[in-house]
Amino acid sequence: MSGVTLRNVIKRYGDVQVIHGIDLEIEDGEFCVFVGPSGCGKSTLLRMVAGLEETTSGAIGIGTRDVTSMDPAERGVAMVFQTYALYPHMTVRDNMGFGLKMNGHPKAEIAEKVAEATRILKLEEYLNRKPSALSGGQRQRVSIGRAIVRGPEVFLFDEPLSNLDAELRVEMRVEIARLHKEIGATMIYVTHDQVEAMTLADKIVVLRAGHIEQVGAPLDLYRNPDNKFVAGFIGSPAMNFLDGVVTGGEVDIPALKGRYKLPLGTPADGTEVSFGIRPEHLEIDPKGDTHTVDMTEALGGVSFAHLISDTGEKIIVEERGDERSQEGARVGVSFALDRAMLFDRKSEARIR
Ligand SMILES: Nc1ncnc2c1ncn2[C@@H]1O[C@H](COP(=O)(O)OP(=O)(O)OP(=O)(O)O)[C@@H](O)[C@H]1O
Repeated sequence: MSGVTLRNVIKRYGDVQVIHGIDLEIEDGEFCVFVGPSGCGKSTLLRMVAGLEETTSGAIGIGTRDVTSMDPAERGVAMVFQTYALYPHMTVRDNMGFGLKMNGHPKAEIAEKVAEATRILKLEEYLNRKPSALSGGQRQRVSIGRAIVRGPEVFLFDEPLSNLDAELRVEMRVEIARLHKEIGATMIYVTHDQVEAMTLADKIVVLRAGHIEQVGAPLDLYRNPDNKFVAGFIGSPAMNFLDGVVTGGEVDIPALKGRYKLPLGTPADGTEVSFGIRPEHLEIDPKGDTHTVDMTEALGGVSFAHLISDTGEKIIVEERGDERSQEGARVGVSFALDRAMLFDRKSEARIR
């Protein structure tokens, strides 16, 4: 059993604390994705699990072992980097087997493990090539192969697909999902990419400024964010937020020129709130006259209408099929009230 456990993990660089007491349980065989804005500490946390960064205090466990002060090589982890980190003068075969060779493994065993990784990643025809003769996607496959041959308990991925073009990213994302299914090892994956996080993860960890904001299954985070930060971070385009004030038990939202009685626990009068609604839960009302269509983005199957309300707030509406609003048009929006969320504007906590 090789889950990963973090207990009150703290990281300081000199006087600057960048990780503030992280507690996290990653189950054996789970695919766990770290997301969060740039600088929130995703890579630092991953590198601490790898042993590439020292842990200032707290404990990191892999399986039943406390690995906090172990060398990277002793931890039973293998890391895949954004930049592939292949040896340019070695063939694909030698790149994959090099780590085992350095550790003195017998030739026959190395050959067997390289053959297995080659099969899993469909690298047969490239085994004798050097990295310079491979595409970016093939290079990244080799670096994943190098991780596989080591038979780690935990795979660590640091934005492995960010250097690939859009088409290859999709292909490699599917490969990584298949790899996880096939070998079933625990995997921790850092990404900026919403789609990677949503499609690959069993569990997403949303980080902000060195703290965990929420941990959960992708659709749980999407449907039930604990706070405005998570609601705005998960989902693309992001959830719309409009300022509102609770008045007479209803929420007055100037941008929508209306008052709404929300079911369940409307807060005290005077509470300043953010009214949250996702682009796909809004519809354009062509008869309305509360917003101006600033621009539209047509992606084929869907388009996004970017509106500016008369209060100056931005609203994005997803339009499906052939519907497409005209830029410059005056429109309203409609929505089902049960799709809306409400957040306290000061604390950002979810009210409903
Ligand atoms: N060696 C260092 N010395 C001082 N501060 C550092 C060092 N390495 C990282 N940091 C700081 O730690 C914080 C977390 O960095 P980290 O690279 O983990 O963020 P990240 O979430 O992975 O960001 P990105 O998504 O941009 O890669 C940042 O504020 C960064 O400036």
